[in-house]
Amino acid sequence: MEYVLQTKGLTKRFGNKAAVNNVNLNVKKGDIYGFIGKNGAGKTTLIRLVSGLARPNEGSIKLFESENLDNERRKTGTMIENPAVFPGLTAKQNLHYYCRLLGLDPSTTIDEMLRLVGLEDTGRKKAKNFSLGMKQRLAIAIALLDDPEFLMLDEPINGLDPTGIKEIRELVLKLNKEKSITILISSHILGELSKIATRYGIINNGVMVDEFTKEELLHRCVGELEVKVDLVNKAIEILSKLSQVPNYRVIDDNTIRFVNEPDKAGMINTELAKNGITIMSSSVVGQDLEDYFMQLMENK
Ligand SMILES: Nc1ncnc2c1ncn2[C@@H]1O[C@H](COP(=O)(O)OP(=O)(O)OP(=O)(O)O)[C@@H](O)[C@H]1O
Repeated sequence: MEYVLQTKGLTKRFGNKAAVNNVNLNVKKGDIYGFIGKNGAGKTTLIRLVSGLARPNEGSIKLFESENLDNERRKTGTMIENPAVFPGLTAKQNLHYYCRLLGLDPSTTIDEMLRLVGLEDTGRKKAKNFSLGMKQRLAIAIALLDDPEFLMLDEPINGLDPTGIKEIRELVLKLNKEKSITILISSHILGELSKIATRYGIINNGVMVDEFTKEELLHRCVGELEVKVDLVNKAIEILSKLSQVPNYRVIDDNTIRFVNEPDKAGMINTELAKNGITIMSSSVVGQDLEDYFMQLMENK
């Protein structure tokens, strides 16, 4: 089985506005799928459609390559924004409540779950006194209770400070690596997910703008090393004689750009200088992730 989630032409309208518009989304087994879009882009609506909390107007959903969603949703855990945590209960009591609701044996699950999300030491503290990050981790524990193979987290890092964000990122990685859980995680900040996501889907105004892998993103955002020299032709001649010819393009009479491979920059500069080329400047030009994200949004 290759795909955990596939949607085809998925559409959900509210009145005459399509919150999710003809969306094809593909999550592969083992992915950490970064589902990125600005506020109101349609992320929550899509997650609600997949988890069965809303019904689509058009299109299809497959979970674990099956359209028998009632069955397959049992293997899925969901945490939607505004987590379903009871403020007056402790972490343990919250998990107890949900265990009972799901017909699970609390004695075998709860302590392990609290340890997994790093809340084992919260004792008698009520959830209302938790930090937002702790509440989010408790909500993730609730979504994990039924031992899902696929977990959807809607904006789990929204509003968190850098420490809280790091904790969620580490938890997501742990769940993915140690428990082999495929994870879809939504966010409006591409950069926050770029450290962990293996695949991305970008949604804007309900429309899927693009879907790409981590490798493709790195390639697109890698930027270039721009070297300005006095003699471009001679520089190229020198470079072409190297044992590992770098990937370059000539921009004008003084400028060459190389695919930015940081470990090669020094070597290129040294080789050129050694062979009598005057280097006027050498810098990395190009996009960072947020620039790239903004560009994708603006092109739509
Ligand atoms: N029940 C509803 N009734 C009417 N409009 C809705 C409803 N739910 C969502 N919408 C609209 O659909 C669009 C997409 O909303 P959605 O919540 O899916 O976006 P989002 O990407 O999750 O953003 P956010 O991070 O702000 O939740 C928005 O314009 C929203 O106002």
